[in-house]
Amino acid sequence: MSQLRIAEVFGPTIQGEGALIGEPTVFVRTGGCDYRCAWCDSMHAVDPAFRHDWASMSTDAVWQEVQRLSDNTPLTVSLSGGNPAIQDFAPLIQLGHAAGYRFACEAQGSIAKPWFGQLDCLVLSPKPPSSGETVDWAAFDRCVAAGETAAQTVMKIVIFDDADYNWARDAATRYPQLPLYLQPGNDEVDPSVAVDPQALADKLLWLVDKTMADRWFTPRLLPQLHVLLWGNKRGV
Ligand SMILES: C[S@@+](CC[C@H](N)C(=O)[O-])C[C@H]1O[C@@H](n2cnc3c(N)ncnc32)[C@H](O)[C@@H]1O
Ligand SMILES: Nc1nc2[nH]cc(C(=O)O)c2c(=O)[nH]1
Ligand code: SF4
Ligand SMILES: [Mg+2]
Repeated sequence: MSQLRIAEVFGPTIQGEGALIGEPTVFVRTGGCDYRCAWCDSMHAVDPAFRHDWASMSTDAVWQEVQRLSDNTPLTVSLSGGNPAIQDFAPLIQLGHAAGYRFACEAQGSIAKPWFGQLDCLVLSPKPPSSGETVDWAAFDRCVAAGETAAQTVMKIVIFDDADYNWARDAATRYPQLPLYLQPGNDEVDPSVAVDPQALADKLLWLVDKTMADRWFTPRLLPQLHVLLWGNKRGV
């Protein structure tokens, strides 16, 4: 079986974002990303400076760790990163499904993988202008197509400012078939600095006010629940 490059496996905790918010989840965070978002909250899984902290693990070793953390009790496993789409998770998904586990994946939509079609939930998160990245929509289309046989595919967009909001409106028009989730950006991502809960709430209020004023009733607006509970602490 193929080796996987893993930054961390942690949980069980609750999914803090998007469609599966609140759901008990074990996270498998891969190392390595083809993007460098200006505000990435997981640089320890992106920047090769942290590669010495990443482990080369067999699919079996990752599966053993998921089972250990969950006490062999089936739950949802979220594949995140970095970009998990760089790697081959088909064998892990197959092992987990056979034991009753469910699989979600968070990816930016730059690389499509056939195993997207085996997922219980594919979360595609195209990056708005504030990230400094430019979306390749042809690649994003390939991701949506690869996820066609997934139980569900949703789009989640992080919003920092007006330009991001306007960009999200265009992205939503492109993919009317995908349920849409908006989450305000967290501009304090240093794990050694405490987050300001009022600042996070103000960001969400700004987004709610704007969306309601525009009578844009398509997206669901959610905070990053885990950031409200634990700040930028890792492994939760
Ligand atoms: C760390 S990324 C890993 C998965 C994948 N690379 C992606 O970006 O979708 C997981 C989620 O966190 C979001 N995210 C990253 N930094 C954030 C920040 N500072 N504030 C809010 N959301 C953030 C991303 O947009 C993505 O939806
Ligand atoms: N609790 C919790 N929820 C999350 N939702 C998305 C996360 C991620 O970094 O991919 C994440 C995370 O790291 N922790
Ligand atoms: S795509 Fe995701 S993991 Fe990669 S830099 Fe952007 S937010 Fe971070
Ligand atoms: Mg995160």
